[in-house]
Amino acid sequence: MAAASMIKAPVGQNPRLACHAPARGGGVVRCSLQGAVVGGRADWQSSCAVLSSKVAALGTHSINGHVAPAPAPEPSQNGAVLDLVPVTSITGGAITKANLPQPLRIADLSPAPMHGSQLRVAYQGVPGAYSEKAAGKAYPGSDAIPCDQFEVAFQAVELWIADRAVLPVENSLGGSIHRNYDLLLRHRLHIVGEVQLPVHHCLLALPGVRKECLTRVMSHPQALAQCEHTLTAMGLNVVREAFDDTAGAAEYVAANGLRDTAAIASSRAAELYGMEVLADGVQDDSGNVTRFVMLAREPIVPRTDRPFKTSIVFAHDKEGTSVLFKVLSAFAFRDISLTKIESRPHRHRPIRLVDDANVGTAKHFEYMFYVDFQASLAEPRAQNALAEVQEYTSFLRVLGSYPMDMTPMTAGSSTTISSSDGPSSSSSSSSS
Ligand SMILES: O=C(O)C(=O)C[C@]1(C(=O)O)C=C[C@@H](O)C=C1
Repeated sequence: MAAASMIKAPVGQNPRLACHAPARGGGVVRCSLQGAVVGGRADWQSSCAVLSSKVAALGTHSINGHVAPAPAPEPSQNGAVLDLVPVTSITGGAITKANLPQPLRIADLSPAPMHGSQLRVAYQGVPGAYSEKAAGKAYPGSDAIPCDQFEVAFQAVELWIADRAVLPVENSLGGSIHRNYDLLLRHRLHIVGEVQLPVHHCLLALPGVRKECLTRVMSHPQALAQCEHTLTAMGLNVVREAFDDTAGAAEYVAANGLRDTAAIASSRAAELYGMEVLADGVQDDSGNVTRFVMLAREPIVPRTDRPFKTSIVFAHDKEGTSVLFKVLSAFAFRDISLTKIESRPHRHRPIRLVDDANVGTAKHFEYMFYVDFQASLAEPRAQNALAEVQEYTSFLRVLGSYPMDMTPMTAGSSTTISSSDGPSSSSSSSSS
């Protein structure tokens, strides 16, 4: 991929947003919007200024001209925290609750967008992709920003073009989306939530095209894998061709007038790109679900008042399997359930050579292990487990501690999503 990647313009939005993000690291982002330069360093600096003034206004008060942190709330006699009115003098004007500094709340620590508009959420794909729907489920009412690659979605958040990214990490049929596991490690974003999206695929073709005319079907590799058996059972004699995303495949077929090619995508993609649904529900399992993670520049404050999950990644430099056993037992002994374990090649040291003079040289593969466990980092048992894991490992990073998606999976049901990171609201968890 070239040094600069494109963030796609949302369909139907004019003018087109095209951002050229440097491939890695810092640098100024040039996002041209009808010739104007937005999202540059000046914007970023003013965002920071707004953030610091907001924090100053909320959580500090002035003593002799110096800004000092607000005092910690004092426990009352029965242990409850009192909502104390600060005792600082305010010159000029009556003291009312409204003009007094308000205490910082947990929500303030997970900053809302600083640009004074809606939350901007980056996703990979074009409008009509499942990732766009997942972004809407995670952050109802947000502005979705389509990106042509996963890496660009990470960069969009790092460079303040977007406030969050929502990216798929695993599917109930196709398994893990390894690229995003690797990117989680290469970038410094934090997992602040998860959403699980029922994925209901359709076979789409141009209006009037019959199944018998098809010689090719295009889609995202995950989507092709999720429909493999059904396509065969339908008796279609078609070559499978991978595309960047499902909706992008539909857009491509439509834009090029391909009457011998179908796309596997959502019914929303059919509507957006003028395609017809030849077959509905072509996924191999009706309970097909993709799990997405929500990423932000800052972690959220872990809590204990609702079910939380914590994601970590670790490596060890000792021989044998006993380290992995010890790490897993650190959770088992504390009754902490693991919900996922994934291993990926160790990028910097993929193979370890072990010389045995008599037998030859053994070549061991080295791994990074990703583990999700069902506990909040605010819980002492999770903190103790991690302290123990640290003893056994040469590298340990917490990717995030975040609320679990507890919404029911039934298609068509209306559910309430509340997250300490995103807005609480009602949304439909119906299939896409
Ligand atoms: O191509 C899309 O529509 C996507 O949102 C990507 C993606 C994926 O990467 O797994 C998301 C959900 C489905 O599992 C199929 C494809």
